[in-house]
Amino acid sequence: MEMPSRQLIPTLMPEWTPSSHQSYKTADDSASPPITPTSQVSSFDSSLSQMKPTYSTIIEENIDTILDRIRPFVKKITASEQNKKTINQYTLGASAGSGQFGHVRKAYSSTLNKVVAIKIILKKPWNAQQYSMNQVMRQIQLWKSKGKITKNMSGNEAMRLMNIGKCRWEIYAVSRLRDSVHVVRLIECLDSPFSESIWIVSDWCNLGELQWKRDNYGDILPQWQRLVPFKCSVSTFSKKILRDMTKGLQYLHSQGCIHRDIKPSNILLDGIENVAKISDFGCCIFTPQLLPFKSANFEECFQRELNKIVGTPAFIAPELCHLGNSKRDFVTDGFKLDIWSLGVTLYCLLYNELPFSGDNEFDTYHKIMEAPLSLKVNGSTLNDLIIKRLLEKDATLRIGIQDLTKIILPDPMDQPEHPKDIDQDILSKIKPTRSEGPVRRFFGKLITKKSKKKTLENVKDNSFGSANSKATAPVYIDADSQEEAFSSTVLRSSPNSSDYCSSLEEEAVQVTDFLNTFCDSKGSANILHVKNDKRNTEMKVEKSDSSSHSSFKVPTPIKALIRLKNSPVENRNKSYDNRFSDGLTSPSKKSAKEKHRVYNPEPKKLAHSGNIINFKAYINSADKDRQEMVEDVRTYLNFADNGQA
Ligand SMILES: Nc1ncnc2c1ncn2[C@@H]1O[C@H](COP(=O)(O)OP(=O)(O)OP(=O)(O)O)[C@@H](O)[C@H]1O
Repeated sequence: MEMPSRQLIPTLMPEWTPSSHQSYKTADDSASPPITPTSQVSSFDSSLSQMKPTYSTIIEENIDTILDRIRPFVKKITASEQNKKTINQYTLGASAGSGQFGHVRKAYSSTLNKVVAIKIILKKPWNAQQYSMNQVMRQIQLWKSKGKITKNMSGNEAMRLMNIGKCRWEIYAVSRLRDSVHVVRLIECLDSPFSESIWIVSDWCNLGELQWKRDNYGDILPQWQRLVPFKCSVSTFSKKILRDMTKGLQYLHSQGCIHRDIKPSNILLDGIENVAKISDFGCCIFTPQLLPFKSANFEECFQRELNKIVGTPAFIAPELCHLGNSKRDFVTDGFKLDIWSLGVTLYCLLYNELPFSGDNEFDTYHKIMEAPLSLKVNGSTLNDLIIKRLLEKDATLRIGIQDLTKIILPDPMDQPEHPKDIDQDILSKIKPTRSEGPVRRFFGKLITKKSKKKTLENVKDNSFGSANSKATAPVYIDADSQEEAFSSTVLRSSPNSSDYCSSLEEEAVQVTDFLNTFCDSKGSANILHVKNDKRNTEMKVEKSDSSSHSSFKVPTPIKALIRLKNSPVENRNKSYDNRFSDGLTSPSKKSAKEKHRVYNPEPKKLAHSGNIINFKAYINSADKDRQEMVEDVRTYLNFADNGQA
């Protein structure tokens, strides 16, 4: 009797399953009807004819380059037990946890003689929500239009191929990132035409993912103590994570890689090597300059990709939160996205809560863009570095990885013998980089004046705003807090920073329609694809660029100046913050006037600058207890009139 031939399942290496892009019908596939471009996606026809290339289509066009790169890492499954206790040279152990795409098991490698982690990813996603119907149909359309498939293909089969493509990209990424102790190192991958899963083997991180939630703010988690055995505190542990992640991101930067999903659950702790490592590169992209792909439109596609919302909402940078309310792209430096997410992660460690968390995803985005953190500035070096420089809403002023690396002088061994000898040139380079116009210079002087005063009043205060930064050497965050003395220039916020200009009058964001895989040439439709990250109850999102318009308010210098102090605007912000934390009505639903009325119960000392016509009369009418601010306003007017501060 003739044995029925075994079904071949597409693999990472297409040559293992000849014509793997053809239709492979399996028993469960037959349950889902084939999707044919003509019958089910007629509404897409017109846009398909105008499809523009995207970052992902360029990756697909360069699949041969990707396959060449990953081939040495992909091994055939040669031996596996039915009960899945072993696979090739690996003896499988306990489960380490599950993510959206698969689950991870501890395993022992008899060839390496060590414990490893194996991520097992089902080729056909177990979670059908992972890919939207639109995405799947468009992908089938694309393959058809490029002649990669000739017959109809079921949705299940398409999803499987898409999933395998996603795995290839992740493996490609990690295969390029194997030279840093701060990135979870790929060992190899296992696959075969008979395997329903792809097995990705990497270094084992024995302390698991970074934990931050604790019952009480001051609690020290056992995991933290194992990573920082001596003098472990919230602050020392956070410094350790800051230092390791800075090194990790610096490495990614050197390789042109933007992670796009930095968050605690993607940071794994290795208590043997004693380091925190970055993991999960499923969302990452590389800059075109560092990819060996050829495409005339690559730079443009990269820019468009950078402006898609990808990642986990609570960790997404403000420049990505405009949600289709603007025609322009807000993200120009993708590496700053990771800096922001690192800032959010460190904030979680320090404060035992997320800095921006809304009733729903859009509320969260609104808060990320609008809610100020200025009240969290407290003069502590580490805290203020995170609040003022990593969580700077204006990406152009947010600290870059190079500057962060310069100020995070890692271990005593790396420190120069005489910190004061550090080149002043370096110090000047770590200032916010925007060019200094006269107004900016004025504010610089003003802040300087204020901070000097403050420093005299309170010598213990390591304030970021200290003026005489010229002579201040950078500081080692490892030093005792009393000895800390960051270069104040590094920590100084600029007048353009969010603390100064966050506008409460912005309208609630609008979301247009979505399309992920393609953009038609008329504009961009988008797909919002929400995934549930089970472990952290953080929602992961992928979304493409957006097209409608935004009403960005430009703050006048006088507004900014008034906001410097405990001004009405700031009072309003405070009560606005409280309102947020009470978890009551979303402010995005209210007009600016309503917000003002509802959230500002305190009597106003100074009118909002927007209503002021005659500043001189305004100054003369101000209360005595506001003299200092009035002095500032006077100085400003003097500057405006005479060009002098
Ligand atoms: N190399 C590793 N060493 C130790 N534990 C690991 C390793 N990789 C993953 N884990 C554990 O397995 C769990 C699941 O990992 P996985 O990468 O699938 O989750 P994830 O990061 O949430 O993925 P995704 O974001 O794609 O859903 C993690 O929470 C982590 O604790």
